[in-house]
Amino acid sequence: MTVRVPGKVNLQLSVGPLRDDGYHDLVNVFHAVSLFDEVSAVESETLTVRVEGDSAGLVPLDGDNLAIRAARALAARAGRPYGAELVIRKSIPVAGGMAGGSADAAAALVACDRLWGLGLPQRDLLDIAADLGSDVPFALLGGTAVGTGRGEMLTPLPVQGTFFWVFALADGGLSTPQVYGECDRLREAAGERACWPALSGQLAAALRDGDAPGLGKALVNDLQPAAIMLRRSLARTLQVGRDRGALGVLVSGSGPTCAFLAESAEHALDLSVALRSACRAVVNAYGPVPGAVVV
Ligand SMILES: C[C@@](CO)(OP(=O)(O)O)[C@H](O)COP(=O)(O)OP(=O)(O)OC[C@H]1O[C@@H](n2ccc(N)nc2=O)[C@H](O)[C@@H]1O
Ligand SMILES: Nc1ncnc2c1ncn2[C@@H]1O[C@H](COP(=O)(O)OP(=O)(O)O)[C@@H](O)[C@H]1O
Repeated sequence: MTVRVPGKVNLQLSVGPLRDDGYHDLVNVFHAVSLFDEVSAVESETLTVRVEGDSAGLVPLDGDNLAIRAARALAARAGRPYGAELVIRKSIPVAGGMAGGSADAAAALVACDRLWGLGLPQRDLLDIAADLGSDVPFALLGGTAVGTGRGEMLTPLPVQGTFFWVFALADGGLSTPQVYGECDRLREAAGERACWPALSGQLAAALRDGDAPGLGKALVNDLQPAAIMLRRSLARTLQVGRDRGALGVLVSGSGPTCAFLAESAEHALDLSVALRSACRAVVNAYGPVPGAVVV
């Protein structure tokens, strides 16, 4: 059983106040892009994971692996000590702000649900997903959707057409809790109070109309100043894309991956050439694409 699952970029990441449970209330517009991990599950007595790909060494192989945690949570829901041998073929950057670990968790849920013949309804999988992490439900759904609460309560957004993206991958990752912490620290230092976030009308209209220039202008990420503070070189990477005429530039989620919206597939190629010297690697992708699917 093999499942393909996309990474994401956040088109609007508006961060509200810090809650008592340590999470922030968000308006988080997720957009699934054509940069995929694959998770295979074959029958086994025990539950194990192996990771393939250039960044395999950065992924934990013990109980911290999100795919293992997902399979365990599913077996617990089914009330049976099921096993599986999981293999993750990794292309989504690790700790890159593109939710690769969450994607693997979602893929493992779908793969093991099939392998074990459980046939759980999607709402049950979404429930288990939300317990695993705020970004996991979206990886099941894919497309473009707005997440509220800590990002786990999803409403799909209508989108016309396809958007062309370039991603500049950085050396090393950034820790998501550390970036949220830095965001709080910067706000406090500036005497700013976090506002209650709302979905941007300009962003929703641009998505609905397939208006790439409009989307470029509406992109927003409240975590961007914090990510730049923790990784100063991102400011330069973003500037290279602006200078080369990207319709919009932003840090993807908690970073350090930077995302650039292109006018067309040709413009994306031009941007990717310009960005090559400003980061570790460049990847072109398009969105939206579906969430975790059996291949
Ligand atoms: C920032 C975002 C944007 O989509 O993702 P990445 O860019 O890292 O992939 C998400 O909010 C990350 O979601 P996810 O990676 O699933 O985080 P979780 O495991 O739920 O939480 C990890 C930690 O991030 C912080 N956190 C997460 C979500 C949220 N709404 N508020 C938070 O403050 C908390 O410190 C929490 O303990
Ligand atoms: N299957 C997995 N793939 C990637 N990272 C994983 C996985 N399981 C657990 N992790 C851990 O989750 C952390 C965050 O990874 P990831 O989801 O790729 O990044 P981000 O939260 O920035 O989108 C990693 O540093 C890694 O230790």
